[in-house]
Amino acid sequence: MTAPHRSLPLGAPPPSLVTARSALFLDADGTLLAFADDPEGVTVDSGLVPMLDRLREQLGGALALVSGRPIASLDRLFGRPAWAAAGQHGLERRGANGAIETAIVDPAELAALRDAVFALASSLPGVRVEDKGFSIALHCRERPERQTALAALTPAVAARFPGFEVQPGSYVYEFKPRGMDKGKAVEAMLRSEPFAGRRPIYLGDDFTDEHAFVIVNAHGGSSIRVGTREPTVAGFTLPSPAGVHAWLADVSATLT
Ligand SMILES: O=P(O)(O)OC[C@H]1O[C@H](O[C@H]2O[C@H](CO)[C@@H](O)[C@H](O)[C@H]2O)[C@H](O)[C@@H](O)[C@@H]1O
Repeated sequence: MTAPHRSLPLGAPPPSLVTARSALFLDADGTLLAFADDPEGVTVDSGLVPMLDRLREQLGGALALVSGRPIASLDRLFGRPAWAAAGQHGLERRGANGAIETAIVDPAELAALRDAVFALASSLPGVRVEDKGFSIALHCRERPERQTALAALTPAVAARFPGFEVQPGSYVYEFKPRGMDKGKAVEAMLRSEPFAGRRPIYLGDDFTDEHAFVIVNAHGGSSIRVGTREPTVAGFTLPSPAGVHAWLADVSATLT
């Protein structure tokens, strides 16, 4: 993935970027949610869900969460099983009409991979395993010094399982089936109602969100990187989840 030449630092997006004809795609961790050591320990700010409900209504339902988390985890956090969502980087997708699509994964290969990933984790004390169903993540936010070992060892494990690949993220290395990423997930959603024909806007913070930025840019939309991670193909930036909440509140006020 190549970042375009940029001579100026990225600026903040104007709230008027989002119109009633936009489709809004929102990453969860690091974008809507501040990071926590334990993936189960994140909190959803009071006021966030009602604000997203309002925005979703203002956009005719064209608002979706796009996350590395399973959809079940998003539903536990946000309590909104009616929202469109892409979970596990698009391996599972829920349309605005509630229809669910899931990837087909070889159960025998997945079971063998799971054993190998747990064995690797047990050799690296302090590394946390998150078994998400189709994908398995090894977390090292609490033990950042484990990052070097994970970066070196996870590709060798993945190489034994041709259907899988390693997706690095923020203090995490995820084993996931090949062939799906957040860009493909957004592309699929843009083919369905009520997203089709709308101008996509995508907010995300991580490497995994760059796939979506590429697709959104190619569709004439806008990509917004949260934080300072570089390089990026995003066109705008916001500093933090708190900055995202404030910006979304301004967007909602602009749309009324
Ligand atoms: O695509 P996202 O919604 O950003 O999800 C990416 C991963 O987020 C979670 O991990 C990240 O957040 C955790 C909680 O703050 C943090 O402990 C971890 O270091 C981060 O990588 C989630 O646990 C993963 O399953 C997602 O893939």
